[in-house]
Amino acid sequence: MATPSNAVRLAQVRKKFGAVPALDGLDLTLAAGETLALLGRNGAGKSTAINLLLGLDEPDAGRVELFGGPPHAAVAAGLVGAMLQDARPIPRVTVGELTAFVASTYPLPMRPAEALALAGIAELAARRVDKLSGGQAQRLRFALAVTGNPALIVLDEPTAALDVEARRAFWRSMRGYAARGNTVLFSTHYLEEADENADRVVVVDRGRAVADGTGEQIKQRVGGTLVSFDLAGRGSEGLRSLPGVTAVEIRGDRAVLRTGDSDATVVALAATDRVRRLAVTPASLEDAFLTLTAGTRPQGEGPPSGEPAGGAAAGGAAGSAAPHLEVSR
Ligand SMILES: Nc1ncnc2c1ncn2[C@@H]1O[C@H](COP(=O)(O)OP(=O)(O)OP(=O)(O)O)[C@@H](O)[C@H]1O
Repeated sequence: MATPSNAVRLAQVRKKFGAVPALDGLDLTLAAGETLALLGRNGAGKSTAINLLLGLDEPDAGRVELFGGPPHAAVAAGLVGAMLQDARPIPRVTVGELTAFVASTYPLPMRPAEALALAGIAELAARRVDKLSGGQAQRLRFALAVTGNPALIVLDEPTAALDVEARRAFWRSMRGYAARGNTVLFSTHYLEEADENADRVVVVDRGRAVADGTGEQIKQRVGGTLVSFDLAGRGSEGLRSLPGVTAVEIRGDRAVLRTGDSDATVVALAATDRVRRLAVTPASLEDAFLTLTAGTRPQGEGPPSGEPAGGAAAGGAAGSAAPHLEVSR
């Protein structure tokens, strides 16, 4: 069977839970063979999108397709494996038994031992699943997701609650599976994980995709460089209209300008004699993420775990409502 080039397609997908719009016109496509990270803070809509694309729920509006057809058809054909946040393997069976059982429900599975090796837990085949550590259980869930030899695996926050070492090992396994030509979609709060392990990153905010590209492209899109300097008591008027500047943030007496053309910005600043303690630094992916989701975090809610609390968030990019945003540090 010829596989269509898009493994996943969500078009203008909407989903409400009561009055809460979990997805608000989400567009997302994923080419066969690609690894894509869905990046967003808590409540952005990532799990809702994943549930819809696995056919576990229906959208209120819009289209959801896997391999050119409805999700249930792709799932029934064994094309999809998933690792969801709240899945708990049944106790009192061994790792090997459970993997063999799950493999037997797929039309063209890999050998259970191969799935366990891919997940890095070959030596645990005889261990009861309720005796596994958190990290081992997570890797078993990965083995179960791949044992059917699916063309697409969907991983909802697969490294939540893993320590640094377990995370590294997990991503090695994931990349091993992707390197076989498979398609991978994973959700995460962790910017570095998205940047390091995905070909493409889609930033989801309030149920919509607010950025789509490589980590590098996303950084570029929100203004690749930060130019900062001391105001030395002078006001911030006119800074937003300097060449290249896309956003301005004032932190106490210091101004931080996000710019797409740092040379032009610095030359213009020098002409106005505002170069005290001048610093030019590349924007990080954290900066980009905070900018893209600026002003949307519910009051009193801190950054998701693993995200830095700081960063130079500034409004004005990506249609943000706040052109001039103060960020408490
Ligand atoms: N079954 C449900 N009933 C009511 N509200 C829901 C339900 N599922 C999701 N929501 C709401 O929809 C919004 C999106 O939730 P979702 O779980 O998709 O976000 P997420 O990006 O996966 O978040 P997290 O990173 O915390 O898992 C949230 O406001 C959430 O409270």
